[in-house]
Formats: sequence, structure tokens, C-alpha cells
Amino acid sequence: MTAPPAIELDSVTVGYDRRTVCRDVSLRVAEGSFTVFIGPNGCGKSTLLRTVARVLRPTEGRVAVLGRDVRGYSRRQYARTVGLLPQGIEAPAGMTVTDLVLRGRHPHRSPLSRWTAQDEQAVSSALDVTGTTGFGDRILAELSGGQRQRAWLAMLLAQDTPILLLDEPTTYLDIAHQYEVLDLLADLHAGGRTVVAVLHDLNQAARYATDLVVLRGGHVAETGHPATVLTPDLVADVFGLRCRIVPDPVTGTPAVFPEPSRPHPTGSAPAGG
Ligand SMILES: Nc1ncnc2c1ncn2[C@@H]1O[C@H](COP(=O)(O)OP(=O)(O)OP(=O)(O)O)[C@@H](O)[C@H]1O
Repeated sequence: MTAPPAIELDSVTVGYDRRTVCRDVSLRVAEGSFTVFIGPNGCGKSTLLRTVARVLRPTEGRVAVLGRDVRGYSRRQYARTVGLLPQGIEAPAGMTVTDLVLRGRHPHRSPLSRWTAQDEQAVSSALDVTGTTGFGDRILAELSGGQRQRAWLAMLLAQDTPILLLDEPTTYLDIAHQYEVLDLLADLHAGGRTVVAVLHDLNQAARYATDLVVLRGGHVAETGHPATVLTPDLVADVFGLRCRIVPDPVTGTPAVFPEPSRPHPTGSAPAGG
């Protein structure tokens, strides 16, 4: 018998109040995949991710995780199965990084239980791999955007779920830290987790994704392996950008280079060498 998909959306319609954002979306995310959602601003990427995370409830259709309707999970079971790194979240005033990361362990503890060695190990490992150990005692609100983003990621890692949802996890990060986070997600994926991330950088998406989900206007425009999905026609169609696609010189995955929309300001490309 084949395993059920990690995530399955079946004719899902979802939005905010009376405003529908995604209509009749059906989608399967394979277990153990590194799936990346791409698409223009406002196309519904975060809305779909939040729907999978049960933050938003579809008005029609069904969402299943590991073969089970998400409505059948208790809150605690769900928090042990699916972790979400949302966009632009605020921490409670005065909270330290370690306090935040400890919160990731809540779904694994009963209300009156003490911290176990496993909790402590999960927290210290999460701080370690995200490079946040050095500022564990600092107040979150007093950190830089990138430091804060890594602290939230540490909380997600401490939650230790088989499915991770990440909404623009590289926001605020400098280029080295962006690739550090993406490599960390690749390691989690290699270790068997299902990773679903929203990314804006198409070249990063193509480097790391096993599967791309291209969204446009609340619909799935295309899904598949980056090498087949990412074409100049798709980028023109979905993003309205004329581009060339060449093999990334480092990884061989598709790399997108926009065609100039007007002549280069100096009249030619900068001289090389
Ligand atoms: N809390 C909200 N209340 C009402 N409308 C919302 C809310 N959040 C998002 N929307 C609307 O839903 C639509 C889809 O937004 P969503 O955040 O899912 O897009 P996105 O693809 O993630 O965009 P971006 O790339 O800009 O982050 C947008 O038109 C947005 O204005």
C-alpha cells in the first residue's frame, strides 16, 4: 500500500471573512518532500500555508495530514505533527530567546510535568543549530530582525514535528544566513521530514525544492520538479517577467536571470575581469 501524502488539499476554498482568496484548490504534498510555494505577492501562498496549519478554516473542501482529516486531530496532536513558522510574528513583551524556544516543547509536555532531559536536549540543540545559543538570555524585541528570525526558527525546531511549514524563512537574513537556514532545512528534509516553505527567490527555490507549487491568483498554476516547472514562459506568465533560464553554475539547477526592461544605466553591462 502506498503511503498517504503528508498534506492533501481537496477542493479547498478559503479566505478572510467574506473574501475568498483561494478557490477550489487541490494539492498533494508528498511525504518527505521539500516543497516550495512560489508566486507573486498576494497570490495566496501564506493563506494556503495557514490553512494547512489550521490557523484558517476552509469554507469548502477538506485538508488531510498524513492521511487524516485535520479536524480529527486534537490541538496537541496537531502541534506535535505540524509546525508553522509564520511571517511577521510578534513575541510577548519581555520574552527571552530561551523562553521562546522552550515554548516549542509545550506540545510534548503534560501541564504538570517537569522539563525532561529530552526537552532540554531539544532546546539546546535548536539553539545550537540556529546559532542562537549566544543570545539565549536576550529579550527577543531587542534583537535584530535576522537574530529574531533565527530564534523563531529555533522554536520551530524544538517543536520537533515531522512536517514543517515555513513562511518566508529567509526574511531579514543576510545572504550567508539565508543559505545557512536553507541548508538546515535541507538537512531536516534529508533526515526524513516534510518541509514546505514559501520562498520569493526563484533560484533558491530551484536549488532546494524537490517539488515546486506555483500559485497565481489563488489557484495552483503548476506543480512539479523545478527543472521541468521553471521555464521562461512560466515566469513570464505568472510573474510578468521576461527572463533567461540557465543552469546554476554551482548546482546545475535552473537559475533565473531577468531580461533588462530598459537599457543598462551605463549603456552596457559592467566590464568583467
Ligand atoms: N488577515 C487578512 N485579512 C484579510 N485579507 C487578507 C489577510 N491576509 C491576507 N489577506 C489577503 O489575501 C490575499 C492573499 O494574501 P497572502 O498573504 O496569502 O498572499 P501571499 O501570496 O503570501 O503574498 P506575499 O508574497 O505578498 O506574502 C491578499 O490579497 C491579501 O490582501
